[in-house]
Amino acid sequence: MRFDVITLFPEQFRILSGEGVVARALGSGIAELHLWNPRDFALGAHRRVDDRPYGGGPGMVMLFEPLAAAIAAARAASPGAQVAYLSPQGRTLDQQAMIDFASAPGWILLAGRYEGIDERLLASCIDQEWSIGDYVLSGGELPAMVVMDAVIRLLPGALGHERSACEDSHMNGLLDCPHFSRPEQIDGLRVPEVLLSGDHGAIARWRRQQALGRTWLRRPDLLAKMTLDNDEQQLLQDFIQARQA
Ligand SMILES: Nc1nonc1C(=O)NCC1CCCCC1
Repeated sequence: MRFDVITLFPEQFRILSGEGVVARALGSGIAELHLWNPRDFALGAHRRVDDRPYGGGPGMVMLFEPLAAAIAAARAASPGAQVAYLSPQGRTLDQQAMIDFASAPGWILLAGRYEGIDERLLASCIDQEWSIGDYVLSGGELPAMVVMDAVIRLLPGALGHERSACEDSHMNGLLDCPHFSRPEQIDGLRVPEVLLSGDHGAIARWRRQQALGRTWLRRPDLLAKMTLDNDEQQLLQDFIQARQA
């Protein structure tokens, strides 16, 4: 999958070529990243990319023309790609959105800075507006990297042969189960016996029950969206009763 990112700070994306799933995917061609700096499309002697807001007020607004020109160049280089603007005003992303993103031919991600972008871009050049959460960051670069990370791990081959993203939490609508590793006991805290049993069926049931139970405890809103089969309903009931005992 091709990602084109429009950003005033392209050097921030160097972190993606470091190590890990995203770096391997970029290195192996599973994903590709192209960076476009609006300053390269800014006109005039001072190559301005921002200016004061009409109506007054603090800060600066990113100018229409350099961004529109950068978006047009990215669209020409990535036919069929959709343009997504990352901002707190967008629709909040969840795992299903990332799954939908992963099936697209490519994405052009616009990373805003300052007080934001000229609103007319949303009507003329931008296809979607997305938020990674209800808080305000200094720029759209980290949100763009968050989207890239969440999408790339869903691409075939990105996680390697040993596992697939479908085992990730939220992929099945639930929070993840607890994880343990060596030693079996530390500070008086033991690993749950079932995980030491070698009974893979019992381990899988325990993990499913823990995912159901933790989602019930911490994110009942997610559970409310799910339809549990009879076995899952029983697992959850047993979890709840064990807690109330
Ligand atoms: N939250 C977010 N989700 O996606 N982006 C977010 C953000 O906080 N972005 C920074 C703002 C800063 C001012 C310009 C526009 C982007």
